[in-house]
Amino acid sequence: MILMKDVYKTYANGVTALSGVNVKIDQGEFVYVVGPSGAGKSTFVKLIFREEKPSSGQIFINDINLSELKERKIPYLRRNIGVVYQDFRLLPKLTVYENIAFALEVIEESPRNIRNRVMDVLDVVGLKNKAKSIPDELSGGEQQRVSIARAIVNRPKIVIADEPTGNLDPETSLDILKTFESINEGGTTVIMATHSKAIVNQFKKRVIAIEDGIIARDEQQGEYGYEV
Ligand SMILES: Nc1ncnc2c1ncn2[C@@H]1O[C@H](COP(=O)(O)OP(=O)(O)OP(=O)(O)O)[C@@H](O)[C@H]1O
Repeated sequence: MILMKDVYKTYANGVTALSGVNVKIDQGEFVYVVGPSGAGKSTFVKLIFREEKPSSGQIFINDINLSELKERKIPYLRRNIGVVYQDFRLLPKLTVYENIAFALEVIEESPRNIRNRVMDVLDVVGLKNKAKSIPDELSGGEQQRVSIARAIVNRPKIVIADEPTGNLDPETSLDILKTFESINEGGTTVIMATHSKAIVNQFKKRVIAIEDGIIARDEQQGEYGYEV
């Protein structure tokens, strides 16, 4: 469960990105975070994986109070949260296999476990045949699927995606959405900040709309709700 209680975030330059956010997201939910540019969507998702800290208020991930989490404990939190970015962020000189294995090598999994788990997640994202390719040899959609595989290889409870289809064409975006859906069906919470009206209106989920730093709407099976 993710719980935000009266969360405010003001950046060092004085910009207030979130004001008085209260929200609860249960384990296994699929949530879109929508809203105009600059409304606070990225800030909202960054607070969950402690990329940013709230200026006031409290955030809990299950029983962990992020405001009280010591810096040295942050890596443990991050093992339970997979993150997918708009620009993929793959290591260009490593193969697909190595990009994904890297996340497990740093936590010193056994070589056998690493091999099994990397091949399992490549299967989930449909890229077993690309294990030896480097990112440059893949399409944008394939690169994003590698970054999703990397995000889930630790078997996190939560996957956060900040505009994951922003660099992809509409058809590829729908494929990526289906990949997130199948991950969600396995019980993983998925939180996706997106500008894609097509996705939000086609694959109906909970919609949290942020406008000017506040939650303007929070609807099950919601609509995108903005003109594009
Ligand atoms: N690191 C930062 N330092 C200062 N201000 C920031 C920082 N990050 C974001 N902001 C400001 O906070 C506000 C909210 O930004 P945020 O990135 O959360 O919005 P967003 O809804 O994700 O926007 P977009 O859809 O354009 O990505 C904006 O006014 C932005 O300029």
